Amino acid sequence: MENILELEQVCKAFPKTNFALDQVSFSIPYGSIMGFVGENGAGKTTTIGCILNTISKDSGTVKLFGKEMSDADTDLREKIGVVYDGDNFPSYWTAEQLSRVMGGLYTRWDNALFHKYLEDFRLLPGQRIKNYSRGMTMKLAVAAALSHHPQLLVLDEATSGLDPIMRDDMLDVFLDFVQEEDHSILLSSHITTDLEKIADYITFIHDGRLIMTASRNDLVYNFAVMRCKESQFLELDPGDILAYRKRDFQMDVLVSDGKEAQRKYRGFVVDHVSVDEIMLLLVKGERV
Ligand SMILES: Nc1ncnc2c1ncn2[C@@H]1O[C@H](COP(=O)(O)OP(=O)(O)OP(=O)(O)O)[C@@H](O)[C@H]1O
Repeated sequence: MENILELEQVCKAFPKTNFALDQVSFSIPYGSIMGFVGENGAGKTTTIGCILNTISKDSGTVKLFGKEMSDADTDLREKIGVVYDGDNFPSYWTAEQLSRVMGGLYTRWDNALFHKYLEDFRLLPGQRIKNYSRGMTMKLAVAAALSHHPQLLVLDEATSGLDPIMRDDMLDVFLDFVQEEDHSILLSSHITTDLEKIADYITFIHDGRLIMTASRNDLVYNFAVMRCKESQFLELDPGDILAYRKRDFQMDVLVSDGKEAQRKYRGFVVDHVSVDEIMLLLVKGERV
């Protein structure tokens, strides 16, 4: 078994808001971090809901650890640590109370590990959650998610409320987590620089449709943007164009192999491209 998570052609429509997840398929190998990016409203949280079975999908399959999860599947649920962007726990609880509740819910709840994270994240066990800052709430949620010894961490915008220093510390915690070869992370984030640092793969979703999944190495070392005039653009082989965007006097063209493009199209400017720019080109540009 190679993948900890497999989605195949998952569909979910919300007729009231005229939104639909349309045949979303991707998988996460064991021991890896998958970044999940897309504009606001692209369908990331809905996809995560379908994975966790908190949203009932219309069709398609989701396999976790090689099997589909049913509502009563507490065994599988124990293996998944989840952090949402937003209120994760009742605000009148303290971290100490949270630990007692979690201890009743999870057979492998590790109170000592939880307190170690509280210390690392500089959170006071006796302070009420309602007096936490947004960043502190996120840290508490990550501590709780990690302390029942999950194998898969699902993080929906879990680093967005954190300052750059704490975010960096948190990324180290995530990298540490995937040192175990049977652990993986699905991390949705708008902070693409974080994903460039730690993700092994990045999946791009736009308007309910999956655009592509690519490895970080490909994105960082091979993907590139060619800048050319419109007349030059017309000479390009359509098979080389992933997406393009017209700007005042220039065309920006996303290609999957910058070195090959440089060899093939002499005299064209070929630049490195960030994940942010890739997303902009995929979302706002045209695809052939
Ligand atoms: N329960 C629901 N009923 C109707 N429409 C919904 C429901 N939940 C989500 N939607 C719609 O589905 C679309 C996708 O929302 P979703 O939260 O999955 O996006 P997202 O990619 O996570 O966005 P963000 O980056 O802003 O968190 C939105 O248009 C939203 O209005």
